[in-house]
Amino acid sequence: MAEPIIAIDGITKSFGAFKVLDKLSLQVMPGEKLALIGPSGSGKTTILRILMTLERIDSGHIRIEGEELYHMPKNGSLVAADERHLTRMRQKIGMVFQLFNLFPHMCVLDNVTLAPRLTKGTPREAAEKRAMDLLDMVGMSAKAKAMPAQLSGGQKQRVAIARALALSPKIMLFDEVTSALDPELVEEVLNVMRKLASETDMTMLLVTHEMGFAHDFADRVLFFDRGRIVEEGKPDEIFRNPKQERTQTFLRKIIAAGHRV
Ligand SMILES: Nc1ncnc2c1ncn2[C@@H]1O[C@H](COP(=O)(O)OP(=O)(O)OP(=O)(O)O)[C@@H](O)[C@H]1O
Repeated sequence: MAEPIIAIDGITKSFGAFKVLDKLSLQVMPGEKLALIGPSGSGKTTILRILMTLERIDSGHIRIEGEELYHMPKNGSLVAADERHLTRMRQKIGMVFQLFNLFPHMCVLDNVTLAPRLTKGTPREAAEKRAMDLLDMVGMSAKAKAMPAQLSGGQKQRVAIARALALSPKIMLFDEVTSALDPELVEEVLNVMRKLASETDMTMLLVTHEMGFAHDFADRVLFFDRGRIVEEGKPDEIFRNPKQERTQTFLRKIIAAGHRV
């Protein structure tokens, strides 16, 4: 049996007195596409940020490809990971944010080549060749020399996806990547994600309020509430026949608000 690419084991995370994640455990298999759904504030984004090392955990363990993320071996025991270890581990993971986070003073091409040039020392020519292939994949190669301010939200988000792919991560994290977009621009971004899901074997974790997309995209859906996974299963099980009352209530509200599930 294959090993999980992500193994989260009993992690806890608080912001001040507020416990966002409560002894959370989760295993993700290589290539799996996961959708994380649930009410606002239930801890979904925090998990992605923790995997990306943008937030630290208070307790528990996370292993990526069998290797501890926040700990490293030293003199026969495990100690807190240093910055070098975190940087190396972070390269296995790409993340796309709700608000794009492109570098505003750099053109599209430079946004995509920056990480490989800085973190891996990739020569400019090789980095640009790969960046153009990625921009082509997201339908943005014609805008390689444009500045972010000249792009629509959907175009910015497609560039952000290309940028997150530039270090060839094995794991991609998507945090509500369409929620800041005008409705008519949502589909162009979802199409890129569909393509990634069907044409690559990357492991993908998606936090979303787009239930219809979560249904089509995911192999497994996790329903979160108050820092815990309340229910998980195949999309049809969760969306058509949720077992937990909290999941049923949440989906009822979503449907009442006019969303497709
Ligand atoms: N850096 C922080 N400092 C203090 N509180 C935080 C911080 N980051 C998140 N929180 C709080 O932790 C809780 C969980 O946040 P998180 O963003 O993980 O929820 P979420 O399930 O992704 O919600 P949403 O769907 O609204 O994005 C929220 O109440 C949020 O206000």
